[in-house]
Amino acid sequence: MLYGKLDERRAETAGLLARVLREETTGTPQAVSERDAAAQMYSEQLATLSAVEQGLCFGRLDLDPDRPPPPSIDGDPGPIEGLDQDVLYVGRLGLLDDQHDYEPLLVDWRAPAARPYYTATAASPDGVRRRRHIRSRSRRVTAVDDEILDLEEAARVGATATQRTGLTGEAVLLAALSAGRTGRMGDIVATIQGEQDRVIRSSANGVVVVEGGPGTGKTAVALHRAAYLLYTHRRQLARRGVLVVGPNPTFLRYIEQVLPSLGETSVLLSTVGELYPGLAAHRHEPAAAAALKGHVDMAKVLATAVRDRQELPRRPIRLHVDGEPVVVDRDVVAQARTRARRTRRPHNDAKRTFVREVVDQLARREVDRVGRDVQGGGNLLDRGDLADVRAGLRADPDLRAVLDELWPTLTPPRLLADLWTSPQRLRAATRGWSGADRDLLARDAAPADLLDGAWWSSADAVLLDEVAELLGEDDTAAREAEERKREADEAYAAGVLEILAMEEDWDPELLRPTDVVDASVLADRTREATYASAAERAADDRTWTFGHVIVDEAQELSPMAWRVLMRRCPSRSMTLVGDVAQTGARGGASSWAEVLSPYVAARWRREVLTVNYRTPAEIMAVAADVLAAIDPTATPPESVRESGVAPRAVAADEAGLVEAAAAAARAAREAVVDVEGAGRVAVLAPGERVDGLAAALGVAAGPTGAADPTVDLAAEVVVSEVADAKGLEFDAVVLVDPAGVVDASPRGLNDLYVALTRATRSLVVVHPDALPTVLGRLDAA
Ligand SMILES: Nc1ncnc2c1ncn2[C@@H]1O[C@H](COP(=O)(O)OP(=O)(O)OP(=O)(O)O)[C@@H](O)[C@H]1O
Repeated sequence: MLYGKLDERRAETAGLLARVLREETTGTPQAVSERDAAAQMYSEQLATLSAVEQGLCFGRLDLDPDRPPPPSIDGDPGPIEGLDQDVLYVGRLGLLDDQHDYEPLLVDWRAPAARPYYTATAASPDGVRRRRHIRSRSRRVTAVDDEILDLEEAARVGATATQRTGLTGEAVLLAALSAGRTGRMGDIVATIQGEQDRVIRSSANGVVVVEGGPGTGKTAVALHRAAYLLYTHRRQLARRGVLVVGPNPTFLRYIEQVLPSLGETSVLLSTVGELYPGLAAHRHEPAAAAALKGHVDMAKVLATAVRDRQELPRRPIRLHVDGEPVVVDRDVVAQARTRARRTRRPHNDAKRTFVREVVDQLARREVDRVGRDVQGGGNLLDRGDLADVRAGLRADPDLRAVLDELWPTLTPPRLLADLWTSPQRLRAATRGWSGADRDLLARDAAPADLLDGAWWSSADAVLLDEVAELLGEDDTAAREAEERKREADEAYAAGVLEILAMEEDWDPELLRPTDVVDASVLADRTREATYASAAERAADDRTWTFGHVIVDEAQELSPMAWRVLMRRCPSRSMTLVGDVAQTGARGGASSWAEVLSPYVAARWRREVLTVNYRTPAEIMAVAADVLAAIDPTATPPESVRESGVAPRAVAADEAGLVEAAAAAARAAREAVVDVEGAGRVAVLAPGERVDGLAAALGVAAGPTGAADPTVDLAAEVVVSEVADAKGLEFDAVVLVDPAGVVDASPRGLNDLYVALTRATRSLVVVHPDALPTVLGRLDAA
């Protein structure tokens, strides 16, 4: 019945979309944009209706008719569907019965009425007597699991009340967790657990930090929270959009299907390095350089670098304007510069003040000199003359060139490229720094195309955003481009009209196209329709501010990156998800208070997730020893299950290492990849071993090259360094050279912890040297 309803809704929406697209508009820009907006709305609705096909309905609640009303919720109440019904079906979207007074047939999982589906327990049943989990494949129900939460009801049907483990829908959950991985993250709507639900539905206001060890569902929770917030605060959030920030492009690809599968499209997924429009920075740089660029001191360095571009002439510059001598000297420029700086406006904006002040002073000098009344002691020239002199100076190309030299209009890439490639500028901006640090920033010549992504690293892209703030927007180029496009459109339209006018056998009694439209009107009508959603528009606009920002693996961000994100979210409605024990970046966080205090002082709240859904207990025991070495006070998350496969260590000498690792990977593939192609293996190793291992296994080493800087997630076996596997998971992990991983960075133990916790089933550690002592448990096994 529900699928029938869904098909009806799809057909209706497709019909509406087709009608809108066929409709003639009156051709005015307003009518065109109204039509585009309607088309966009129906396309999005259609996408949502298609996205919910799999597992449309996954739950049923049988409620106590005498239950108390649900507690009020934060923000918009949202649709209150189903609050007074005693049997509710819960699913991926809400469906109403238009034949019967719009009774809810299916309740959206995010609606208040659906909440007990996730939170009710035997101890606190929330009015729920029975919770049914419905599993389906395509449009067929494959299994039904009931949880009886009401003791009397349990006795009546001869069942024992469930909740032995505190897990909701244990059978469905365990089935989901032990399924083979596909290389892409899936949604968890059917099995969200109580502690996760609390975070997902927590208030949109302010900053919430979600902490939890590996595999506790932080990523899953963050994405479902985005979907929940969009549902509950649709009006505000769809307009401003939601930004989800991840640590690298591979991770974004890993999670990119989750929100669309929940029917949500107004979300922009990005790394911080990709937020600078028009630039796809992908240069790999040493970790030390990236850490230095992320340090908060860079804000001062960049501010100095911008000030250093506001120069004083070394010696007076002599010009002739309208035949009169003009001298631009240090005093004039210094005074104008002080005035311009005092405006506290960004560099490119303040230039206007600078130019005005220089011109003004030169004009006064000129008037003083030319008009001085030697006998009377006054001045023979009046205000009108002063204005004329000013206008003459302002229009003079030589003076303009001099002022452009002294206070150049700059773009962010220009300023930063000049800074990196000029030892002199770099020295001036980093006074007091060591030569070694400065060398980490210095670069050879910049490319002709300053937006060439191969030249910039993602730490650079973050700095470009900071520089853009210091320089201010210079939209001259954008405006000129728009103007050029408009002219080209008009020229094309004029050509079209000309061809039509040449038509020989046009009936003289009939109107010709040229009688009713001219080139400008035609250009308007044929303007490309822009179906830009909030997310698409936000991606092209550096100054766009989002309604909510979600940061995953937030511990990896540098202080400079935090500055970018805080600028994008002045409302500070944010969800930050992370685990400081997994921090790999040298400039990353070791404490949330330290990260957040400059922006929100102590006004942030903390939520903790405690259950590990990914890593089986056997592997987590090994990882817990590593966690204790990182932070003896930390508590490892508790694994929800055992896999029955003990993790193993395999010793190999250096010569046989690659072969031993390859053999382990082949065996793992044999064990985990099923007939349908589900099941994934990762070989994780220090960076310098990756290519050799990939060659031995005959697979591409990830990341797969500059143009596509991502690990190939579709591959059954992936070879990658640990940093690129952050946030991902695999059925089996072969970890090669653990001591090498530990030694590779000051946060090597954290990387080891990340590597150990990627597996959902099995772990093999292949080691050339003695096993690091933190992995002693493996030796004993
Ligand atoms: N309630 C749940 N139901 C089903 N699967 C879940 C649930 N919670 C988490 N998972 C699964 O557990 C795995 C780990 O989740 P996730 O990647 O969100 O953890 P994480 O805390 O972000 O881990 P890490 O810090 O290691 O990146 C994923 O496969 C996720 O789908």
